[in-house]
Amino acid sequence: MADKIKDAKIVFVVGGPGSGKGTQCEKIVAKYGYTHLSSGDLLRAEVASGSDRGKQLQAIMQKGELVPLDTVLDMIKDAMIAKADVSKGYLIDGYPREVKQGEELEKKIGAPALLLYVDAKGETMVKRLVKRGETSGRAEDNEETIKKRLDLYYKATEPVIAYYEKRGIVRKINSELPVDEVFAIVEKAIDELK
Ligand SMILES: Nc1ncnc2c1ncn2[C@H]1C[C@H](O)[C@@H](COP(=O)(O)OP(=O)(O)O)O1
Ligand SMILES: [Mg+2]
Repeated sequence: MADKIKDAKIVFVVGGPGSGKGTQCEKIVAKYGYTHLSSGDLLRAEVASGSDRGKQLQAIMQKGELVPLDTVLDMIKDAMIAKADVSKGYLIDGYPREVKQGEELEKKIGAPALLLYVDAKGETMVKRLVKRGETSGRAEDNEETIKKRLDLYYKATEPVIAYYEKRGIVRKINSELPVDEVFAIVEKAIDELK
């Protein structure tokens, strides 16, 4: 089963909460036929299912903390295998949050070909998330939790970027620009993969 994804094209999409990862991933899916896997969405789906695991996850996420590595990884792998026949590649959105997560994914699934670093200023991310919170109904889109997530993000993600920069696969995307201009930069990075 796992054989189906052993040569899969894997793109990590990394950036702070509200930086625009989901927005750009949606556009990549439409143009390139990739499968978008947001660890956050997979986790929220588990919560919505009302399972015991979902209830534990909800408590962790509401506090703005990170969910255990094995749990996230298992969900990503299952979702990849489910899409193997139709997918041109995979966008792994919001993962890895820590270097160790990246190493584990590589061991169990495969190496990333590209890391899209969706970069926006802290104040921009807070503004976007507060606005998203007005309509999203996401428990974690409130200002206090947002600030906590941003702190955690900076601490955890800087080493991740540095690690993949050494391997030459990081493309930093200026996500302060309007959505379509951001996507024009993203397209160049994806086109280089072919
Ligand atoms: N380049 C951009 N300019 C303005 N708003 C943007 C933007 N990219 C995304 N947004 C908006 C859409 C959402 O309401 C909010 C967060 O975007 P998102 O794609 O959900 O972020 P993420 O998935 O990184 O948390 O910001
Ligand atoms: Mg998102």
